[in-house]
Amino acid sequence: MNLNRHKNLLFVLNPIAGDIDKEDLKEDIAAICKEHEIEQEIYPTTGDNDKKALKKKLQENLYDGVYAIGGDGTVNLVASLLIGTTIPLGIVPMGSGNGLSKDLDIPQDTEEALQLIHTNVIRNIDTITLNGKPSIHLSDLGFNAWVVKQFCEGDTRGPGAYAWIALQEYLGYEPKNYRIVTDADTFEGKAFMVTVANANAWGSNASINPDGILNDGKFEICLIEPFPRTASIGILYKLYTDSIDTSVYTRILKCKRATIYNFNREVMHIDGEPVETAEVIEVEMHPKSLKVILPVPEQDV
Ligand SMILES: Nc1ncnc2c1ncn2[C@@H]1O[C@H](COP(=O)(O)OP(=O)(O)OP(=O)(O)O)[C@@H](O)[C@H]1O
Repeated sequence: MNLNRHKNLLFVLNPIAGDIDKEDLKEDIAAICKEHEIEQEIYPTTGDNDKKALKKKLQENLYDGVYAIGGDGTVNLVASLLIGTTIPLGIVPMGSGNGLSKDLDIPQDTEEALQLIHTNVIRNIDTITLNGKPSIHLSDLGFNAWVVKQFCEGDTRGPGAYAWIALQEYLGYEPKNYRIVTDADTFEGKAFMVTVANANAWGSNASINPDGILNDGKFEICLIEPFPRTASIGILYKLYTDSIDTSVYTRILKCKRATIYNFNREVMHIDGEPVETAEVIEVEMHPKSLKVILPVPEQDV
């Protein structure tokens, strides 16, 4: 196993993610990089035109790694610029949920996550696109996308705010109509939610796709079909015990490409960021298209 050694890093730091103060972190990063003779630069996101500014930075500098410091939205921003390049993505999880970092077994403790700067391995993972927009983690149509939209439009961040919105929205949400055609299967009917899954679990640790593998060249479309209110506690229990695939209200379509007919133009999000919805969504797999910076596996330490 080859350990990776960085020489020049860019840190993309989202100051508002997770409602966590990140001022001290800048000094920690500078100290670790100095100790390990790594050049470093920090780009604080503004939430406005960050992608364009970062694209320019990547063209003008020879970084050998870019770390996203924030939640899944920040990770998606950075990843979308690195897909198909040789530059690996690192993650320092500091968002409300941090789903992809958990699925990749990246330490959730900031101090431990920062150790990856000097001790890490690099692996390739799959990414997918929904109508051309990259998704590295989980994207939804339906109930969860609706909750994400309310969360992003609200003033309060953090997991508590998300759970509170979910509870309120659940009471009034009606399943919507979809037709999904994949290279292996077809579904037509109502669904409470449709998750296009490259990975396994949302940042809340609710696992919608327990058997998903991040580098198998396939993705899953996970459906929760309409269910009676009395079944909701059972579904929640299965989501939090990695067993949602055993529920009679779920269906998982494993595939390499899919077309989703979103008849009601239901809202959607990609990796936790609301995006403009569409009536037809083409989903494509891009096998092993993103390099990620990971902890050294325990057996190799
Ligand atoms: N300086 C900023 N001010 C306001 N919004 C910002 C700023 N920088 C980035 N953003 C916004 O932050 C969002 C991404 O946040 P991110 O997903 O990383 O964190 P989070 O929402 O706290 O965590 P999670 O996705 O894990 O729930 C994007 O919508 C982006 O536009």
